[in-house]
Amino acid sequence: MPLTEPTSPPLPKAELHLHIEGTLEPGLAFELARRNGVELPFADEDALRAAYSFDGLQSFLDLYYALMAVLRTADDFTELADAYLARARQQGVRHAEIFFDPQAHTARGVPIGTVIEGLSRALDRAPETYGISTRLILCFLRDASAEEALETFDSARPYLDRITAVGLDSAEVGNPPSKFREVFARARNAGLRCVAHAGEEGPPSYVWEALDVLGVDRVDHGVRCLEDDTLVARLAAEQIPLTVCPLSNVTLRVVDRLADHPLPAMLDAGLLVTVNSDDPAYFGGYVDDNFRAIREDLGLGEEQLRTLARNSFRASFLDAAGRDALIAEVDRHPARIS
Ligand code: HPA
Ligand SMILES: [Zn+2]
Repeated sequence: MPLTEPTSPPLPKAELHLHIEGTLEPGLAFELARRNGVELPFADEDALRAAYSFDGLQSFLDLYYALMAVLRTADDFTELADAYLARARQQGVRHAEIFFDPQAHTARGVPIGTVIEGLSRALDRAPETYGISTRLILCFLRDASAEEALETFDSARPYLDRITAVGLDSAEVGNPPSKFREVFARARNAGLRCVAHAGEEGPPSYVWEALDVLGVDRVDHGVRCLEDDTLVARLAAEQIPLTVCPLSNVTLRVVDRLADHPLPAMLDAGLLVTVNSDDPAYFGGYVDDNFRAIREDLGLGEEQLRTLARNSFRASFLDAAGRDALIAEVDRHPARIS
């Protein structure tokens, strides 16, 4: 084995920025298409993979929503989540806070209850089967209307005991967080936590709005905060977590090359940064693949990688005892020899 290969198992970590629909691998997509009689506009898996070349967020989203047509029954969602959890376990994930996009399914006639029940079946047995605890985060599509988000939240009310937080995703530019002030207030009143994608393609002002208008507990992506020193100081002072997704940022052209990624600058600025996979079936790797890539291309060392793993638990919605127990596992983890 070459000396550059890690010789210990992956660091224990939490994954906090993961769209379950973005874990749909071509193999499962074609299997579900056959099973459900859905015709995909690709001849085979290779033709589908060849379409995984994006010039920004929208070109990815077009394919991401198109491929979801294969997800129809509760069993499909169970299978999707099980496939993710099995891979996540191999990547050292001990806790996962998982996004789902109900409007992308209800718009196709799949009831929200089918989605939540299907996902829950896999998540409920995940501690036993995979040693992974989970939370579910219901995301609103920001390129749909504020009224539709309110209707979606109301349709989720019977299932709120299975939902930990609400989030905001899809096409960012032109759809600022303030558009969703009311639905986030409603979610908070119902006892949910709040997160939002901001500062991926959108400007720093969207991160300010996520904090001050939506009152988010975490910012998803947030990399463009570095364009605003006052914002960086605020995020660092309040230790507001940022769920950064390095391979996603390269694939969606937020940065040109991984070697240009601002993650080291974010750590140096004292930000509470975590590393995540976003849509791993599309972006070339699961979460430990992201850890490995930043180690290789950004030259991050053992202690920085451990900090990122500890941060993932600190930034999670686990209670203090759960967080501390998993942070202690990071501390006890044997060093990688590289
Ligand atoms: O990276 C993303 N950004 C915004 N919306 C998304 N929906 C899935 N992935 C993403
Ligand atoms: Zn995302």
